[in-house]
Amino acid sequence: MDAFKIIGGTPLHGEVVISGAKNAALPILMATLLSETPITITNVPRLNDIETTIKLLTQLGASVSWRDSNAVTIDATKVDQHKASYELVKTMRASILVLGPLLARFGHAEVSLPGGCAIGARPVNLHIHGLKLMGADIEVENGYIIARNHGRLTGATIFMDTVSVTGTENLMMAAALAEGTTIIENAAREPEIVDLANCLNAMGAKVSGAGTDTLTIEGVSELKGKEYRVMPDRIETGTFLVAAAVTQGKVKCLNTDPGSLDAVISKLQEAGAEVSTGDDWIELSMDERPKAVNIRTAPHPAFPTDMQAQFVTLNVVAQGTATTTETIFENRFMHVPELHRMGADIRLEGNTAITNGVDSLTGAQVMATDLRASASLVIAGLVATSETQVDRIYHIDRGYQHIEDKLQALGANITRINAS
Ligand SMILES: CC(=O)N[C@H]1[C@@H](OP(=O)(O)OP(=O)(O)OC[C@H]2O[C@@H](n3ccc(=O)[nH]c3=O)[C@H](O)[C@@H]2O)O[C@H](CO)[C@@H](O)[C@@H]1O
Ligand SMILES: C=C(OP(=O)(O)O)C(=O)O
Repeated sequence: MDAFKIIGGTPLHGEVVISGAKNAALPILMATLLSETPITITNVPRLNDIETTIKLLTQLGASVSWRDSNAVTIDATKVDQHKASYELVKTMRASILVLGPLLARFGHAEVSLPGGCAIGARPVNLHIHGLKLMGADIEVENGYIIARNHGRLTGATIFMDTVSVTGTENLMMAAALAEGTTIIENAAREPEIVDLANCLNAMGAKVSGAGTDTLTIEGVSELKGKEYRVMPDRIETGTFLVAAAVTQGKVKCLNTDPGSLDAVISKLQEAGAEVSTGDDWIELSMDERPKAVNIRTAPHPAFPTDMQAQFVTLNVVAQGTATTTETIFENRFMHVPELHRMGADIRLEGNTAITNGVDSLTGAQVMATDLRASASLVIAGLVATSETQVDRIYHIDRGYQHIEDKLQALGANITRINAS
């Protein structure tokens, strides 16, 4: 199993090119299942989750060809299988995003229930409820969601009890091909929702309201695509900005979208960073020890849960005391015991981590438990006084394209080793 060896203490300096967003590319690749024509998706990040998605689309019968390393053409005209198996779904929860498109286009879908995972129970009841309101028959049998519909789904008004990103995406994709109008209330407002809506509209869908909490989707009978470019990854961007702040360096993120990171940038400024932005870049410079900042995660536009772990690391080495409260997932503090092993002073009280900043962390062997927890441990390693080994980095490979290459180019001493 691969691991990272990191020797901390070097401030990060330089420029880093941000990849396309994992959480936008995944639903957009699934949306190609709705298209009657081949469609090329560009700015696709090369991550394990993308490879899993490509495997899934291929198993369903789509043909896939890479035009260059970040552009892929998907031809879903010959899709003849409608089952997403446990073997693939267990490695990537976003596989649930085939449910809406398969059901809408073929009237049949079988998708393994994703099950619990490291950060929380993550049920999919809202996806199922919405599709049932659109007329689908759905049963759960032997661990699979089995969904059927005769003819087209029908438009419905759907109120989401909880704001769900992939729930909103699944229902938006299903509604795009339904008969009549669907209204999704209490919809997620994340930038990735807007990107998916833009992609669907480029394919001929009629989605309006993306980015607000009410989506209106007028169903059409057919979708056809040509080419669509995935938005930049705001969480990868945020991760590099925190790494720059924590190591007291200066880093410019290129090919990104400052507008998708308001809550994160504002917390970095509160921590003492100087941040400047242009149309597609963000530069952060930090020349003093960060100040501790209170964080409370919530659906967009509030502070994103996918940046919580990285900010716990910032708070752990900052001046002062802070609280970090996680309101989205019930078990997203798996990085805390690992950070303790590096000398962090953190107390967990329910869904809040209370940190007292320490002068320095010491390197240790630590274990990555989920994607963003892994990122927080890498950042901790970059600022620790001696050598850190982060084990089980297959989690980080799910969501960051060549993170060690990008960090090395910024001056970090990080190497991938085989530590099996
Ligand atoms: C591939 C992708 O885009 N993943 C993101 C997506 O995950 P994902 O879409 O899985 O997360 P959701 O927005 O659905 O989850 C939000 C909350 O709603 C609950 N819930 C969700 C669905 C449901 O049917 N019932 C239910 O109760 C969840 O347990 C959680 O407590 O949004 C999360 C919240 O921003 C991010 O952390 C993930 O990176
Ligand atoms: C939790 C995440 O991803 P996923 O929903 O794919 O598990 C994430 O991107 O931080």
